[in-house]
Amino acid sequence: MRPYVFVNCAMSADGKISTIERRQVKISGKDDFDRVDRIKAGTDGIMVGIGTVLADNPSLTVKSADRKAERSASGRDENPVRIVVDSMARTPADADILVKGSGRRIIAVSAAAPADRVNTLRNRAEVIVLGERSVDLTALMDALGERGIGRLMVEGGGTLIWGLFAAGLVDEFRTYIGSVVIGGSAAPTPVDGEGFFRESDFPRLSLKGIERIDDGVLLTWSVEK
Ligand SMILES: NC(=O)C1=CN([C@@H]2O[C@H](COP(=O)(O)OP(=O)(O)OC[C@H]3O[C@@H](n4cnc5c(N)ncnc54)[C@H](O)[C@@H]3O)[C@@H](O)[C@H]2O)C=CC1
Ligand SMILES: Nc1nc(O)c(N)c(N[C@@H]2O[C@H](COP(=O)(O)O)[C@@H](O)[C@H]2O)n1
Repeated sequence: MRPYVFVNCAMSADGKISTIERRQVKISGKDDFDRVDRIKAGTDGIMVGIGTVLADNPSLTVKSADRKAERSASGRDENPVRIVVDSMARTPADADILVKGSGRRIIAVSAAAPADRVNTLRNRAEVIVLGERSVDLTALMDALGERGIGRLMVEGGGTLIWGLFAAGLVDEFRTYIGSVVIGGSAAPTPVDGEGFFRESDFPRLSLKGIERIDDGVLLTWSVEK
């Protein structure tokens, strides 16, 4: 069975998730980062695209010692399975996601990924090959389900989130809107990629929650299927 997929990302008041040079920006405040850590601790897997790894070098670890201890006490790894969608196996061998914290890592690559880079990554992560030139996200969800991942959190970036929406794989979309303006017509947004051309293709959402956090607001939408 495929995992329940929820996207969580933070955007500025003008709808950007980073700067035009793809520089990471602190959009969330203390309470929202704590919320993100709490939901991360409650998931089986956490996923990002290679663009995010190269731009932000995230570790995607659970930050709170109490939450890590709770996970361990219930027989799970301290961190959810960390997953990178990386068509050409560009994840650096010393990326924080591979070297920081304990727990499983999965790198999903395509058949076009160079064999030497794939072999290097196999020393640090399980590598799954799916798709010809880009990763087949539907097959990836099936593979994650087979590996026991029931709840999957996707942090971004906009290209990966687009791919997931385009494939009809998103169940829930959570956007934190922070009190900052970033600007730039080419700055990344929560959903980038090619975009939908026909209104009939737009994913339709149903608003499930509105919550004020720090000086911003969290919107929770479910995706109508
Ligand atoms: N504010 C926030 O909450 C977050 C912001 N970001 C920002 O997002 C930016 C990175 O986003 P992007 O450059 O868009 O990269 P991304 O992180 O979305 O990764 C895109 C890559 O995913 C891979 N991929 C493989 N198969 C794919 C498929 N079928 N569909 C889609 N992608 C596929 C491709 O190699 C593609 O280049 C950074 O500036 C980062 O700071 C990232 C995460 C959260
Ligand atoms: N929720 C949220 N708010 C922000 O303001 C952000 N900049 C991000 N960025 C995401 O968090 C990742 C960092 O993870 P680690 O702290 O290294 O574990 C980063 O890569 C973005 O995905 N998120």
